[in-house]
Amino acid sequence: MTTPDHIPPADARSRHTGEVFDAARAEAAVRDLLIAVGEDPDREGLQDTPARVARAYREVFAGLYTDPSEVLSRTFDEDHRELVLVRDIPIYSTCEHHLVPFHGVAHIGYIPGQSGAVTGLSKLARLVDLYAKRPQVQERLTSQVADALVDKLDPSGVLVVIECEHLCMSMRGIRKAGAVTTTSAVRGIMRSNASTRAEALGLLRGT
Ligand SMILES: Nc1nc2c(ncn2[C@@H]2O[C@H](COP(=O)(O)OP(=O)(O)OP(=O)(O)O)[C@@H](O)[C@H]2O)c(=O)[nH]1
Ligand SMILES: [Zn+2]
Repeated sequence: MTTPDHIPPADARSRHTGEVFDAARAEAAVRDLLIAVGEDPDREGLQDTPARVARAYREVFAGLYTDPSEVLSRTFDEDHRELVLVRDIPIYSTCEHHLVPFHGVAHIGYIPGQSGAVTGLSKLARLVDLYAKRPQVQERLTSQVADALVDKLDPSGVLVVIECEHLCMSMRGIRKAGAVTTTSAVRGIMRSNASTRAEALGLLRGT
């Protein structure tokens, strides 16, 4: 049986610890957490929950087990030296402070470099997914995507904008549902040339 591509293979190793995903440990931890919050993990509705949550975490944190080079390994040469922009890529990530989701959209644009190397459009979405599927803060997610593109494609410029609602600000704490956080990372000509950046931002906003 092959593993679906949103779940890492069982022998994949974490980029932080070098270890494989420890399902038994995750299950035990969820069972303990249920007890700690005052639940009975043996009542009927919760009996399968630790195993379910472990499987869900394996998927939600799959990006800890994937190397960005794999995502951007295939490039092709096109004689296109102008902006490529994919807008409104839906993303789900997990706030590393509270382990609750933040979600929204990512917009990723780049201008190919002298080599003319471009990547498949889906790879841009795969790249942001890879970094989103880790415990994250939005600023780091944004710059990791920009830096990976710089590293692997050697583009003239990169612009990444991410807009998300953080459930740690909506469902608890300050409880400001609907507040949207915008972060951006610009590299190369997108940083140094204001009119190039303005053109990309205009396209991003659909103006
Ligand atoms: N900069 C940044 N902050 C984030 C992100 N996700 C969550 N936070 C914030 O991380 C902070 C953690 O603050 P703490 O004071 O340590 O935690 P807390 O007591 O739970 O804070 P409150 O959320 O204000 O109740 C909060 O202000 C969150 O809003 C993120 O992606 N980027
Ligand atoms: Zn949070």
